[in-house]
Amino acid sequence: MSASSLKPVALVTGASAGIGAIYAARLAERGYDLILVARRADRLKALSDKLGAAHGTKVEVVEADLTKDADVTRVEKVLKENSAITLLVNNAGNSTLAPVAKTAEEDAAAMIALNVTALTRLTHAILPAFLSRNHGAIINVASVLSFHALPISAIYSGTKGYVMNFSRGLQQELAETNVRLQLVMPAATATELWDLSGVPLASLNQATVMTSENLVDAALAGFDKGEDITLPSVADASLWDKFDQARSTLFAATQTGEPAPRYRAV
Ligand SMILES: NC(=O)C1=CN([C@@H]2O[C@H](COP(=O)(O)OP(=O)(O)OC[C@H]3O[C@@H](n4cnc5c(N)ncnc54)[C@H](OP(=O)(O)O)[C@@H]3O)[C@@H](O)[C@H]2O)C=CC1
Ligand SMILES: N[C@@H](C=O)C(=O)O
Repeated sequence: MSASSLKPVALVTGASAGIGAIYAARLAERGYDLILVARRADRLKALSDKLGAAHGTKVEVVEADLTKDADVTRVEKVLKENSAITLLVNNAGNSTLAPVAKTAEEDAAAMIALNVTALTRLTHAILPAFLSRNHGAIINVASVLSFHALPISAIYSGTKGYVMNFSRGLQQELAETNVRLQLVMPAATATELWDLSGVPLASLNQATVMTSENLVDAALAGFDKGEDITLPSVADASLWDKFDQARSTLFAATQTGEPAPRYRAV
């Protein structure tokens, strides 16, 4: 796809299934051409054919395993060389839900490689172009487990906590620009991720599980409102403000240079 494409282009990682596939469909409806990234190229091709027929969307399929350095490098190159890209959706993620001692080293490494390293590298690859044009947007898909950890989610929560803090810091760096970063924090969503994680989707309280369609539509509604942070399942938006205020107050309280009285020798 050339830089002369008339439509803006969005690159969506993890577009072969679940949330990423719905992002691809919704962005096609909104008039984007697409670059779709995942390992299962057959699924990306089928989605590409469908979106092409429905919306005239031009789709470039990039088969890549984003836990692999060489594959991330290829996607970085696409981001650096295609000046029509105006939106990066860092959605690809994986999850092994198990106690740390029972998590295989390769599963832990894969979570860190995909959820942390690939997301950081792809963001880093697109930023110079967005900043030089003073235009563009990044959507980082984190999780409510960014700010919460369960006995089986220490590594996954660690990776998603990284996505939250990385995104929050970068949002401050971008504050005076027209480059946007939206941090999306879904709660349980009905996708393949659960069965792959070792916790079957069917074992969850189904009343707590959102559809991928509702999740992406709510996230895009938050995007349209200009939100920095979107918690699609949280009705009381002031809860995040209170949480963030408590975090900020706690941080300010650390800036004393002195041991707290309770730690001083008597
Ligand atoms: N489902 C949920 O309850 C929640 C999900 N999230 C987050 O949402 C995001 C999307 O997850 P979801 O749609 O649920 O998961 P799915 O498992 O349904 O989809 C994951 C997508 O990521 C791709 N992917 C997985 N591993 C790799 C890899 N090594 N390289 C490239 N692509 C890869 C998959 O494609 P392929 O296998 O073809 O490579 C697939 O397209 C993730 O970041 C997840 O952490 C956050 C909170 C809740
Ligand atoms: N997908 C879930 C955990 O694996 C979550 O992020 O809530």
